[in-house]
Amino acid sequence: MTTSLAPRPACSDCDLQAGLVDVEIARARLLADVHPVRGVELVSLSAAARRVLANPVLATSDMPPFDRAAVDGYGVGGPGPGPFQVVGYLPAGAGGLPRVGAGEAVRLLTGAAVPEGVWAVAMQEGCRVDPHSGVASPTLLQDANIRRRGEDFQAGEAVLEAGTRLDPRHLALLAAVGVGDVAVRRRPRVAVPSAGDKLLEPGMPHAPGAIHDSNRPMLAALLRGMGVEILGLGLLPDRRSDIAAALERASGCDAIVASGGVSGSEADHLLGALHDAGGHGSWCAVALKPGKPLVFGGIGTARCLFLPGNLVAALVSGILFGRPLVARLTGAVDGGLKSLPARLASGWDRKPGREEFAPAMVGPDLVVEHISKPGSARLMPLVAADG
Ligand SMILES: Nc1nc2c(c(=O)[nH]1)N[C@H]1C(S)=C(S)[C@@H](COP(=O)(O)OP(=O)(O)OC[C@H]3O[C@@H](n4cnc5c(N)ncnc54)[C@H](O)[C@@H]3O)O[C@H]1N2
Ligand code: MOO
Repeated sequence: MTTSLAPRPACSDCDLQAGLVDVEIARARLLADVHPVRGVELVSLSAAARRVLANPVLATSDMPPFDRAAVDGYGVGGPGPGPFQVVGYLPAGAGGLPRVGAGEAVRLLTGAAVPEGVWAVAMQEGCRVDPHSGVASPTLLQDANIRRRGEDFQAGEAVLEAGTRLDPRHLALLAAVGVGDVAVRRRPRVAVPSAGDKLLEPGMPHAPGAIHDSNRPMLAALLRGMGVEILGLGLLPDRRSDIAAALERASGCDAIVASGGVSGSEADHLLGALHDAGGHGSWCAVALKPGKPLVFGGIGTARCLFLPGNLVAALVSGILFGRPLVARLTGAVDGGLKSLPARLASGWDRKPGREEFAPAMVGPDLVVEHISKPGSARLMPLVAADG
């Protein structure tokens, strides 16, 4: 059991201070022995969004399953211009395909199976149809406007790997493969409490000295989008014994992601309460702005990540630490945040010493406009930002 006191800044002009840990190192420390939850369940495709695939998926048939017309037109028996005698009519879904000879054509609608002998499909806009001589087409390259069987994937091919977090594209692919129910990992159960006597439940009337709990809906939504079950642990009061009791109650979950009460003052009881409740944890000062003070630990089966109370700090550290923790628990293999090099539209006066995240507007050619006066508790720049 280790508890360290919050190191205080050495100077007021910069964020350099002894003992700050780089974000990467802190994250590696947090994730060191975190493993995906055990347990697999079968869910229908309609309930599978955001869930994480338990097993790889192999295609059981080719896609497309047969040669298909990509346009409405005529499947012609040669490169054109014809004329070709029209010998059949095939809408999508029709079977019993005729063989098309050299001087023949077949009327095809988009998605229809292309019969044997068809050289290419001529788009109807480029064709002239004469009731006597047949259809005249432009000159066509072989296979034009035909989607060949198996060109997307072939039977036996691994189309999705275990650990894929299912998004709309994956659901389309699973349906195309013929999957109805899919084996996914159990959803991790994550408790998301907020700490502080000063907090009001959303919707409660304003009260002197109090503010509404913005962090809980924000963090719950951030993590719920990753396919976890969020458990209500409510608001934690500034009483160590009550916090310890709440943490003990949540000790059977897979994670507790709390916010507030971690900066180390006499009113910040989370770490002490975690120890009282039989858990373990330590304070970590991260070289991150906003979002410096964090607590990493565990109790029972639950990993503990306690984030700072300032809401932008809670969001930034929720993204940089909460999401990777939850991703690891879900067993997802997605790589997390992608960053792109961009250019600042104007100078940014900042102190050295901490990796800094600020709400920004991203313009054309990745020119980034810094939104004025950001702050770790200011919501409006956050809401105005798109990067
Ligand atoms: N002497 C020092 N003071 C502070 C330091 C420091 O190093 N030395 N660190 C600062 C940093 S950085 C941060 S971030 C905050 C973290 O504070 P806590 O995690 O202890 O959070 P609280 O004190 O409970 O609240 C801070 C702030 O955030 C508001 N808050 C808290 N919870 C919520 C919520 N659920 N929804 C909306 N807003 C919330 C709270 O009202 C406070 O204004 O500490 C600095 N102090
Ligand atoms: O973690 Mo704090 O003030 O940098 O938001």
